[in-house]
Amino acid sequence: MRQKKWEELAEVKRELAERDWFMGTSGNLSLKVSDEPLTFLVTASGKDKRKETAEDFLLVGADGQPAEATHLKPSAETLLHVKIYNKTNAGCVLHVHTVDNNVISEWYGDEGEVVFTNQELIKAFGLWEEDAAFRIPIIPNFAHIPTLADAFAKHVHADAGAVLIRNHGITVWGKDAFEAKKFLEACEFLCQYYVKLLLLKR
Ligand SMILES: CSCCC(=O)C(=O)COP(=O)(O)O
Ligand SMILES: [Zn+2]
Repeated sequence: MRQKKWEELAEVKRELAERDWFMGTSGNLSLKVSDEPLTFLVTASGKDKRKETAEDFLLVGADGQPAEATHLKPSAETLLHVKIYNKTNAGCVLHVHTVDNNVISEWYGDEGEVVFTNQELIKAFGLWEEDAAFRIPIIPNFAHIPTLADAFAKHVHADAGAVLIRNHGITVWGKDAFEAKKFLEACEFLCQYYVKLLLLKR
């Protein structure tokens, strides 16, 4: 079971690395392994996530601490993953820093959210109506991780979602790895599109 989950998460990591979404050791990923007790695989902190090694992930529990003896440190942002798994039935959490998601988080940061409308790809989030709007909340980039996690948790209500952390990155979650990756790709597409549109409009 754990090996299967490891390979599944490794495959997602590989695909996001191919997109060059792990600049400067940024980013963290996790995949739920069990519900009772809650355990999940999470990326080890500080690694170059483009590399594939036997120490890429470690198993942690509901408190985000290692579930077994290891010299590896869980991602510094594991507490955000913990909030999602404890509040929802999500099965996978993906966090990446890209230039475009950072620009959008700064441009709309004072508004506290970015709203995407009139874009076919918002159907990826199950929004099929012609006048549908897809909103991504934007939270401040608190350096104190428990404070960041509390601000983040205020926007975690459903089994799938996305939150932008201002001038930091995006965290997206879904019921499984396929859905989380689909949402992340759709969010990145929308951020890239808005950045280009804003530049053209100037
Ligand atoms: C060098 S990026 C700063 C930390 C961060 O935001 C991140 O996503 C990676 O941290 P981790 O501990 O998960 O490697
Ligand atoms: Zn980060």
